[in-house]
Amino acid sequence: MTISALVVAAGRGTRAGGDLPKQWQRIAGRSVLEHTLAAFRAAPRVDRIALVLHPDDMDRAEAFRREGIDVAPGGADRAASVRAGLALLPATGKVLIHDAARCCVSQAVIADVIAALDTCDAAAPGLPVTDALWRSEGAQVAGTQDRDNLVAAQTPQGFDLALIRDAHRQYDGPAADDVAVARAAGHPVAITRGDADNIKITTPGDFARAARLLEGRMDIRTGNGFDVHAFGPGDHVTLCGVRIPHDRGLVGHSDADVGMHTVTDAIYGALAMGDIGQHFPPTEPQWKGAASEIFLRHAATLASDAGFALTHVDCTLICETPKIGPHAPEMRRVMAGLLGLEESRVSVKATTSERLGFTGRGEGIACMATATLVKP
Ligand SMILES: Nc1ccn([C@@H]2O[C@H](COP(=O)(O)OP(=O)(O)OP(=O)(O)O)[C@@H](O)[C@H]2O)c(=O)n1
Ligand SMILES: C[C@](O)(CO)[C@H](O)COP(=O)(O)O
Repeated sequence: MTISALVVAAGRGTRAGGDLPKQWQRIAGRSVLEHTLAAFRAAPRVDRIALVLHPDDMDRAEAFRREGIDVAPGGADRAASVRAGLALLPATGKVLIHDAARCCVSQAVIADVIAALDTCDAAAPGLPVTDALWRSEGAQVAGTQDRDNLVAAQTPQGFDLALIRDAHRQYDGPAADDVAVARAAGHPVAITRGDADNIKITTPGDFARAARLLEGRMDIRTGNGFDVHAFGPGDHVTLCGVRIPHDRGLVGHSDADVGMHTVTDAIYGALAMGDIGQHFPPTEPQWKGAASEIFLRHAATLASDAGFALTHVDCTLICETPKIGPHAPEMRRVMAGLLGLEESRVSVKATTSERLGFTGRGEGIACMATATLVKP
C-alpha cells in the first residue's frame, strides 16, 4: 500500500500576523513548513510527499522539487487546495492530508492514523474536549454547551485515495476539513488518538508555544576530540588547513594536520560514529600524505546525512611554537568554508603548556576540540 502525505500550505495566515505567511516564518531554527515536512520525511511508512503552495509562492517550488516533493499551486480555500494536491498523487493507495500549520505533529499521531488505515478507509486524530463550553452573546456568556461526545479535529486526516478524491469531486463549497468532505459522501471516519501538542499555528501567540515544543524535542550533541603529532624533519606545519613555515614539520601518515584531525574526531564523537583511524586507517596507503580536509568533509557529510546541523566548533592547539595567534583568523576562515559555517561559529585558539610535558619540551603539538551538532 503506497502512503502519500499531502501538506497544504497555500493559506495566507492572516490571523497569525507577521511579515510573512505563517508557514514561512522561522521557529526553532527552520521554517514552520520545514518542520512539518521533516515530520513526514521521518515517518517510516510514508512513501512520498506532495505539497500545495499559494500561487504567489510558486517561486519557492523548485527547491522542494529538488528534494523529490511534488508541488502544485493551491486554491481559494483549503478544500480547493486539497483538490489541487490530490491531483498530484497516484490513482490508488492512501493519503494523509495535513495542515502545514501543524508543525508539532508527532510520529505517534502519524503512526496511529496509518495503523487505522490498515483496517478502514478513513481515520483522523481527535482530542476529546475537556474544557466546559459556553455559548456567547457579545462578551457575555449566554449558555453552556454540553461537551459530551465533542472532539477537537486535528490532522493528518487519512483516507483511501480513490474515496477522498471522489468525495471532493462530489462536494460543493468550503469545508471545515476533509473529514467533513468524506462524511458528506457517506463514509464513516474512525477517530484516532489526538495530541494536545499537535497545535495549529493560528494566532501570534502560537509561534512561541510551537517553538517551545519543537525546541524541547531537539537532539543536541557535543563531541570532543584530542590528537597529538610529533615534530620531525621539515620546513613547515599544516594546522587547521593553513601552511605555516617552521623549522620542523609534523610526522604523520596524512599531512599531519593535528588541528583538523581533532575537529574531525569531535564531529565523529558527537555522532558516536568512531574516530578518524576507523574511517581512514593509517595502514591504508591511499591516505599517505592525504590532505586532512578529506577527513573533515567526510565527518561533516556523515553529520548532515544523519540529519544534524553542525552549529559550532572550538579548537585549542597546544604548543610552544609556532605562534598560532597570527594564523588563527585564517584557520577559522578555512575551516568555516569547509564546514559551511559562519566564521563566528568556528573558534581556533592556542595555549602553551608552560614548558611542561612533551609540548613544553617542543617535541610535538597537541590539540583538543569540541563540536556541537543539532537535529531539529
Ligand atoms: N486556500 C487555502 C487556505 C488554507 N490552506 C492551508 O490549510 C491549513 C489550515 O488553514 P488555516 O490555519 O486556516 O491557514 P490560513 O488560511 O493560512 O490562515 P488564516 O485563515 O489565518 O489566513 C494551513 O496550513 C493553510 O496553509 C491552504 O492550503 N489553502
Ligand atoms: C483541518 C483543521 O486543521 C482541523 O482542525 C482545521 O479545520 C483547518 O483550519 P481552519 O482554521 O479551520 O481553516
